[in-house]
Amino acid sequence: MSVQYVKGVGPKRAKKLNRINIETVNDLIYYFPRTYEDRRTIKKIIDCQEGEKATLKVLVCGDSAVNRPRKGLTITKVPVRDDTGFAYLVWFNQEYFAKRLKKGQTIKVNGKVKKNFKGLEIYNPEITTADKFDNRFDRVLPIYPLTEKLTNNEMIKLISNVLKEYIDLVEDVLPEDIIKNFNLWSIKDALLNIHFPTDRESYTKAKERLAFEELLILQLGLLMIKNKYNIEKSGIKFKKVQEINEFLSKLPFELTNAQKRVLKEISKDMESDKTMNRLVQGDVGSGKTIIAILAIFKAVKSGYQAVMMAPTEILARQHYESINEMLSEYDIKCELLVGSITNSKKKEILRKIRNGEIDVIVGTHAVIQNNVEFNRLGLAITDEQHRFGVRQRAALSLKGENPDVLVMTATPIPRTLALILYGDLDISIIDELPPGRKKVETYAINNNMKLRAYNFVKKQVKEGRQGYIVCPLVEESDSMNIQSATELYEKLSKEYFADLKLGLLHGKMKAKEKDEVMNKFKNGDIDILVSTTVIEVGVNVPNANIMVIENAERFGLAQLHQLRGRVGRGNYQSYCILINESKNKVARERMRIMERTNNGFIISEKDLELRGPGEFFGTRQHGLPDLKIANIFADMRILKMAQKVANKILERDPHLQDNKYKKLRNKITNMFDSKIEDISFN
Ligand SMILES: Nc1ncnc2c1ncn2[C@@H]1O[C@H](COP(=O)(O)OP(=O)(O)OP(=O)(O)O)[C@@H](O)[C@H]1O
Repeated sequence: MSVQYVKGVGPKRAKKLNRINIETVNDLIYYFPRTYEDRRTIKKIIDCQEGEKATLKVLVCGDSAVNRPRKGLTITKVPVRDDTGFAYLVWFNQEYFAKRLKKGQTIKVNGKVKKNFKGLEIYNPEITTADKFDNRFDRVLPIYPLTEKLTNNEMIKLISNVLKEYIDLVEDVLPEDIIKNFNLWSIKDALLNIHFPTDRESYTKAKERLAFEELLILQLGLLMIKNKYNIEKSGIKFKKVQEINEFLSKLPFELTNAQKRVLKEISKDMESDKTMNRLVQGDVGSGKTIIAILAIFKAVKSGYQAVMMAPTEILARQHYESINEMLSEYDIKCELLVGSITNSKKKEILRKIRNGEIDVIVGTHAVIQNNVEFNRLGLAITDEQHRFGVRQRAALSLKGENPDVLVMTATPIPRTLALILYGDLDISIIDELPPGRKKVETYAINNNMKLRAYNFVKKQVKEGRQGYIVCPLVEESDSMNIQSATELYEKLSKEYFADLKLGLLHGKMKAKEKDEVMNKFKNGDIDILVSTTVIEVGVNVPNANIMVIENAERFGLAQLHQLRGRVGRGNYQSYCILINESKNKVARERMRIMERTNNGFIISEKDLELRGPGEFFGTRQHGLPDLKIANIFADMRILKMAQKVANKILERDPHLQDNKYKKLRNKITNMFDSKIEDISFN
C-alpha cells in the first residue's frame, strides 16, 4: 500500500518520502533510525565535553542579547546556569527562541556543546519548559536519515503513526522454532523497539532480531546458489595438461609459493567432476593474472573455450594483451570483445566463438550479451574487483554447459569474513608478493605541502619515471567528478607542470579516447596521468612510480590501497602521497595506517575497526544485496549464528519446501532481486 495513506503523510509528504526511497507503508516501517540520542540523562554544566550533544536542566539567569555581526546573520544569546556552572544558549538566525524565554524560568535544553575562551556555549539547542512533558526529551530519541524539508520530529510522528496503524499486519517470516531456539524477539517487538527503544537493551534485542533475519536470508540465498552449482549438475573434468610445465619453465619468473598453492587448488577443482566455483583473493600486485592464464591454458588444452570478463574496457584490453602475448605461441587463439569494436568485426568474432575457431575471449559485459554463443565453454573467469556480482557471474556461467567458474578479486578482506561473504564460493588466497618488490613509501601531507609534493613528482619524471595524480572524489555525481578532473588537468597543465606532458583519463571518455591515453601512458608519451578512480582497477604500468591522491580523506582505505597498487609494480622505488585536508581524528588515523602498511589484508582489518556508522564499506562493493540493518563487519557474531542456522536448515530441506519456510523464500527472492534462476526452490 502506498505510503501516502499513512496518517499524516498525504500526497505532498509522500513525494518527499519517495525521494528517500520510501514508497510503501512497508518501506516506512522498515526505514530505520541512523542513530539514537539518549536524552534521558541530564548532564551538569561542569561535566559537558567539547563537541558532544548534551541535555541539560538550567535556569534562565539573565536577559537575551541579540547581535547582528553582518547582514543575514543574527546571533541570539541567553545566559543560563545550573548548580555547577554557567553557560550561554546560542542560536544562529533563530531569534524567536529567545523571545519565548523569561528570566527565572527553568528549562530543559539539548544542543551541541562548544567550549571556548568565553566559557561554555550550547549551540542551536532545542528547548522545553521543564514542567511540560515533551516527547523530544526524557527518552531515547531516534535520529532518522532525512531529506530536504523533512525534519526529524516530523519523521518521528510519521513513524509512530505507521506503527500504530499497521504493525499488526506485519508478518513474521521466521518459523517459530527458530525464534524460540534462539530466544529472538517477535518481528512486532523488534520493529517497535528499533524505532523507539526504551533503553540500550531493548535496542540491542530489536537490532539482533532484525539483523539475524536479514543475515539468515542472505546466507540462505548464497548457500542455495552454491549448492545448486555443486550438487545438482556435474561439471567438466579437465585433463592433467603436461604442457603447463613447459609453459611455466619459460616464464621469466618462478611462481611464488602462494601462487603455486592456489594453482594446485584450482587444478584439483578443474580435474574433479564437480563444477569449480572458486574465488581467488590476492593483494594488489600479487600476480593473479598469471593464475588466470594458467587456468585458461588448462581449459583450452583440454579441448574447451574460456572466457574472461573484466569490469572496464581498459582492463579487458590489458588482460587481452597479456593473455594473447603468453598463449599465442601455444596455438591458442584469443580475441577481445568490447563495446567499442566495429560491428563487422564483432559479427566475425561472434561467428568464430560460435563455431569454435576462437579459444579464449576476453571482454567487458559485452561477453554476457545474448548474442554471444559459445561452442564449448568450459571456463568462465570474472575479474571482479568488486564491480560485478552474483548475478553477472551466474549469467556468464549459464553460457556454457555448467562451466567451471573462477572469480578474481583484489579487495582483500579477512578470511573468516570472506568465507561468509562469499558463501557461494570456495576461496583461495594469494598472500605473498613476488620477491624483490619494494614497499611503496607513503606519506600523508596537508594542503600546505602540496607544492612540495608536485615538485617531487617533477623530480621523478626528470629521472625518467611517470606518475599519477588522482582527483578528489565528488560523491554527488559522476559529472562533477569529471568536471573536477578536467579542471585539475587544465590547471596543472598550465601551471605546475607546464613543461611536462600531461594526460587526462575519466570514466565518461569514449573507449577509444581512453585507449589512446592509456597507450600513450604505457609507451611513455605521457609523463603524468591526471585521472579519476577509473585507474583504480588493475592498471599495470611498471614505469610509473609516483602517485598523488588529492583529498585522500574522501576515499575508503580499501580504495586507497587499490589506487596505490598502481605504483610499485616495477623495480623502482615508488611513492604515494596522500593529500589529507581533514583534521578529523579518524581521517588522520586512516592516513597513518596507509603510511604504516602495504598489506591489504591488514588494511582491511583496520578499516573495519575504524569504520564509524554511516561509512559504507558494505555489501554493495562485493556485489551482494544491500543490507538495511545488519553490518557484516560489526555484526560478525550474528552473522556466524545465521550461517550456522542456514546450513542446518538446508541440510534438512535443501530447497526450502516445507511450508513454514514459505515467507522466508519470498524474502530470499526479493533480496536477490528475484532474477536469480540459480536459487532453486524445487
Ligand atoms: N611470481 C612472480 N614473480 C615475479 N613477478 C611476477 C610473479 N607473478 C606475477 N608477476 C608480475 O607481477 C606483476 C603484477 O601481476 P598482476 O598484474 O597479475 O597483479 P594482480 O595480482 O593482478 O594485481 P592487481 O590486482 O593490482 O592488478 C606483473 O607484471 C606480473 O608479470
